[in-house]
Amino acid sequence: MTSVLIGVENISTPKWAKVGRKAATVSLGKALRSLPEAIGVVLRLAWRTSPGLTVAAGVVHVVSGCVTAFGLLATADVFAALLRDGPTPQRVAESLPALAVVVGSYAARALLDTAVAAVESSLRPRVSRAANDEVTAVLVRAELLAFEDADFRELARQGGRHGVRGLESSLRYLADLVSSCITMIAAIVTVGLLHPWLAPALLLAALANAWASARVSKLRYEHFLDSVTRNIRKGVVEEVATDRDFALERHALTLQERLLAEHRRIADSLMGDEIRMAHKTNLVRLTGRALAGLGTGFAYAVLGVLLYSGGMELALAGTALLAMRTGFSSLSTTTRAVNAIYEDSFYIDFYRKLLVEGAERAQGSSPTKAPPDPELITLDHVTFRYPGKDTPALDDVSLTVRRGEVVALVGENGSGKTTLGKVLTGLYPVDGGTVRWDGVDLAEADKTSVHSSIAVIAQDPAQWPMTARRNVTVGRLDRDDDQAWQDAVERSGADEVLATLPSGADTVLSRQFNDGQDLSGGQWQRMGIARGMYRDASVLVADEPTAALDAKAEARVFEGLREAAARRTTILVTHRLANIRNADRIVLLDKGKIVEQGTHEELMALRGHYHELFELQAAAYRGDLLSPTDEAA
Ligand SMILES: Nc1ncnc2c1ncn2[C@@H]1O[C@H](COP(=O)(O)OP(=O)(O)OP(=O)(O)O)[C@@H](O)[C@H]1O
Repeated sequence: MTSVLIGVENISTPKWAKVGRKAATVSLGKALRSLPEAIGVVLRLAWRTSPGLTVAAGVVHVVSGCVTAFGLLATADVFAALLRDGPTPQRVAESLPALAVVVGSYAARALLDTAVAAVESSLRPRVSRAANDEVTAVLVRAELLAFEDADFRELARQGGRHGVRGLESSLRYLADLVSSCITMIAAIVTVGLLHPWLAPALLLAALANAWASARVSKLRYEHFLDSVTRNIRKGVVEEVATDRDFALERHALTLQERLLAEHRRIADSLMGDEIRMAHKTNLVRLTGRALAGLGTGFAYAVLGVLLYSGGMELALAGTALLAMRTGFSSLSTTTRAVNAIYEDSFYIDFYRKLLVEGAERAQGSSPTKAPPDPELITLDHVTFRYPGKDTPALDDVSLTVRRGEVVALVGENGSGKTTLGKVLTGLYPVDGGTVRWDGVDLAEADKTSVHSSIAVIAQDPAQWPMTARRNVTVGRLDRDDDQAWQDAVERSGADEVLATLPSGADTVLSRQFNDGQDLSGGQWQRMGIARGMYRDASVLVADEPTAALDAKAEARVFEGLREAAARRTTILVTHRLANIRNADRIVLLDKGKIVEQGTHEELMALRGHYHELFELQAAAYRGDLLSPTDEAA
């Protein structure tokens, strides 16, 4: 039996892809009308990047198209002169001025092509850099909670990758479109002037081509949307199957072959769909080409009938033939360009959505500054839900913490301790109730002013690819205090880590750099604690700061945190209750609610849930054979 190993078979379609599907099902005409919007995005970006180059690009393309059209008309004159009645030398002599114009137009076209290439090669990298910069800026400035939203993360990936690529390619095709459109119009007008019946025949071929190209784009886009979720799943399996983080358990659990099989299964299903899509598009292309061939055949037939019936002179027929050939070739360039921009427009839409959503989720600024050293932090009936979740992680929580207090948050896994730490420090905005620092509502306060006053020591600290010294001083880059650095590394036990490094504090803590080193989990945790201590913020949240530390290091860290506590508000999240016996207050959470709070002695006297948890841990140390049921009884 092959059961799904990673995730579930059908992961939900991201929000942006659902919107994309709606766009893919609208009628062709309606979809084509949305083209100018995509072109507008490209032009606005190009204009913002370099107005001079944008105008230059427009001018060289228009001139290039005009020169081609002019060359076409001059060629018609050559034909007219050559096919006129009279002696051959005289006809050749009379055709020479027109011939000179033709040669001149070719020369001008060659020069213009070089100018086009020069302008484009200067403009395109600028546009792609600007688009990339916008995406990066939007992501860097997004609020923390945005990164908890899987839809937003996926939109960021698609908008950043496909969107920016779509913009670049649209810019290239837009240039082709301008010049080929001008040539095409010149050809259709020339043909139409020679005989009104020839123009519709030319248009018929164009429409058939356009229909086929647009249909193919739509099919490809639908295929992209159909395979989005499977591609996400394939990416996840790929990561699990090849990433270093999973390597240990992958080997220890002998999962390699199972993972490979899962990867192959998804890849096979994607490949099957891709082949089916390719067959469908080939059929559509064939139909389009057949219809275009009919149009072309009809145009030549009309020309033949006109010649046969004497409706058109031979000289004019030669011109018509040339104009029709030029028309067909510029038609195919135009259709290809329209088609490519149409296809790109879907991806450009991701880019636009990312910018819009990113702007909505930007951290933002406010004239209201949070107090840098709050005396009182008050949570009033606070409720918080993670994006896409129905059950609140915090449910009607009210709590007041004074400066100098050490408050310990305890409770079972998933009870809301980490979330409470993030809400209290303004990292997450609340859904209901208020969080105030000395009366200032954090919902209205400038986030940078709030975050400047906080330090978070995480259980799994970021492993910055920097030197060991920077890994600590990044806690507050504008601070250059040797004594503080020394204190931080000693109190956290990071000094022992530094002593093992080949270049001491100057060793880069990343294997991606020459002579870089990696650290163990506990060593990284010490670096994280040192960073938090060096930051010297007025509100410190230490979330399981010592989970990976040995007993000696743990005692040293708690001692350090206690020493520094008098000057700040300290929130400790921990499961090791022995470490927080001296806390000023212990707050016990259960399913997002505060169920007990008080000092250790008060809570023990209450003989409630805290008492039960504490006795369980104490019994384990005493070596008593106590089970949770015994204790509850
Ligand atoms: N990023 C997230 N997205 C969605 N739900 C989350 C996220 N992080 C936590 N939760 C949910 O919120 C609730 C509270 O989680 P939280 O991390 O605050 O608990 P905790 O008490 O710190 O747990 P632990 O002791 O295991 O660290 C849990 O139900 C958890 O599943």
